Amino acid sequence: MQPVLKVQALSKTFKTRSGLFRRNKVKVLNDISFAVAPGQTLAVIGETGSGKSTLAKVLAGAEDADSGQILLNGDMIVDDGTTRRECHHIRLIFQDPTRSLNPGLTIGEMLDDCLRFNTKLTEVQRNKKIELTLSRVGLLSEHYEYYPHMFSGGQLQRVALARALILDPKVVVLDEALSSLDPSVRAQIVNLLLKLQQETDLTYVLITHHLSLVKHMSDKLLVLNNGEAVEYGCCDTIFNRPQSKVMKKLLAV
Ligand SMILES: Nc1ncnc2c1ncn2[C@@H]1O[C@H](COP(=O)(O)OP(=O)(O)OP(=O)(O)O)[C@@H](O)[C@H]1O
Repeated sequence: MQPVLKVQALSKTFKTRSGLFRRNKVKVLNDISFAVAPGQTLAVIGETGSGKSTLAKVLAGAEDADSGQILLNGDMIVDDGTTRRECHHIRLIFQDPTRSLNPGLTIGEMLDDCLRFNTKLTEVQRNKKIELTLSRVGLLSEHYEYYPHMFSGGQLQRVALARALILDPKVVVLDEALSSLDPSVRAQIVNLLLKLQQETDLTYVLITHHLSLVKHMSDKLLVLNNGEAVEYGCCDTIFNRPQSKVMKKLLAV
């Protein structure tokens, strides 16, 4: 099966200042490659600072890579580190949904903005799409009129999911998106994510410190250490026979 998302030799360096004139270069991602099929989940794990969030941002187009390619369904969307065109097929959800939600807009207005800027749908079509998307993530049509502060943490993650899904992406990157939720709410959101994946063949890139979540949700696993891929392959195989020091250490905790 052709992968929906293929990443080839992706590298990213940050320049940091130390002192008045000195600049250091920190290589945060080094030659990262992987592929994920439609309907699959790839988990990305690694110790803090290993480059997981940077990878998430590069995938979603929020950061440019220095070099490497990203292909979506065989189409090049990042070539030699440069994003070729705007792509709404890879959407990112953060740990704290309030970071990406405008407190001054109702959920309906926010979703409508997304559709107005990115599609040619008429008002009637947009309203229909918003209603459908709210119901797909387990929210009610009344929630159209709600502001972000009127939602609980779990509901806010549903709102973030609605915003990610409204443009029918192929890939959703979940950057610690489930971490701050309490266990019962997290279980509900996980079930929702798995249901949506079954229904629409969505592909997830799951970035998390929760190894139980990784085991429960993922088909493939990429283990990062200081920006290098130290292990990559079938999730069960890596859990059963870890090869890298990092994975062995993560499993020992
Ligand atoms: N904008 C930036 N400028 C300079 N350095 C950065 C920038 N963003 C991230 N870094 C550095 O890149 C490295 C990787 O950061 P990143 O947030 O991707 O790691 P992470 O694996 O997601 O960590 P965590 O699990 O703590 O979220 C860290 O050393 C971080 O300090």
